[in-house]
Amino acid sequence: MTQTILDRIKAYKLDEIAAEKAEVPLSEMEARARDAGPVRPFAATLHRAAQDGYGLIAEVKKASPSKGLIRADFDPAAIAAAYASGGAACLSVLTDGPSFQGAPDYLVQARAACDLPVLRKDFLYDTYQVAQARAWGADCILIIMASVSDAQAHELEDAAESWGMDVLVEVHDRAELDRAADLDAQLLGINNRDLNTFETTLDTTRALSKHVPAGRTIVSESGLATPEDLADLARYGARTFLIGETLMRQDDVEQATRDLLANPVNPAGL
Ligand SMILES: O=C(O)c1ccccc1NCC(=O)[C@H](O)[C@H](O)COP(=O)(O)O
Repeated sequence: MTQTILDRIKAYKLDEIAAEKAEVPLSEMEARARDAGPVRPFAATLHRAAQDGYGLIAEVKKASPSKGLIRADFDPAAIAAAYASGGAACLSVLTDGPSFQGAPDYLVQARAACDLPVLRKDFLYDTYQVAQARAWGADCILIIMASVSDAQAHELEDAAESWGMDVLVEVHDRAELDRAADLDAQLLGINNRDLNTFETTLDTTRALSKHVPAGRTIVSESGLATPEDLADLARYGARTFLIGETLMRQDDVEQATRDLLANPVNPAGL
């Protein structure tokens, strides 16, 4: 059977987790997580921002499997500070090395540079990675339904809840959305990118948004570029967005963030 990109990522992640556990045992990682200081309210901050405007999760993203290197002069602290000044509600920081040139230390640096809540953006399979995320300071984790079984998703969510962290659960099709509905997570990410083919279309949010159970917050993720994109998807009930590449390619990240969030359509989408 052909190996997909997600299969390849899972294979190296499982090796990585085994090596990390050998270096820092779970009990030690949990002790570090307990010492990490207070959790910042990720979901509540996004909800507040989306009341009158848009809730932006701005992503600190150096490179990606689909685009290669995105930003050569990559300074996570400076980017985080620019996002915060530009009006982002929360940050997402890639911690995966092999595919995204990310690193745990980028999360630590970005969070220290501002007071925004931070998502650990990575491929999680094991509750050890949730303790790691908290130990590094993360306030929220990502669960990608395309990458995990239902049992794993519940274990990861339970672990996040035990650390007081929020969860962003990510889906790309109807079957994943139906599985995600069994989780507690209020934040329902609709990824416009197919993580195996990289095909990216905002039609994914347009199509899936109507099936999102009441009471969940839709986070439209990937491929968002203009204020018109945000206004369009707001009419489908998405007022919260996760944006990486568009902002990471700007010379003036702060101004670009501000421009993207200016003039939100009103909550009724009119
Ligand atoms: O970005 C990729 O190429 C990618 C490939 C395979 C798995 C995941 C991938 N990206 C993760 C993301 O979900 C995005 O970084 C995030 O939604 C922001 O997307 P964008 O605004 O298009 O950078």
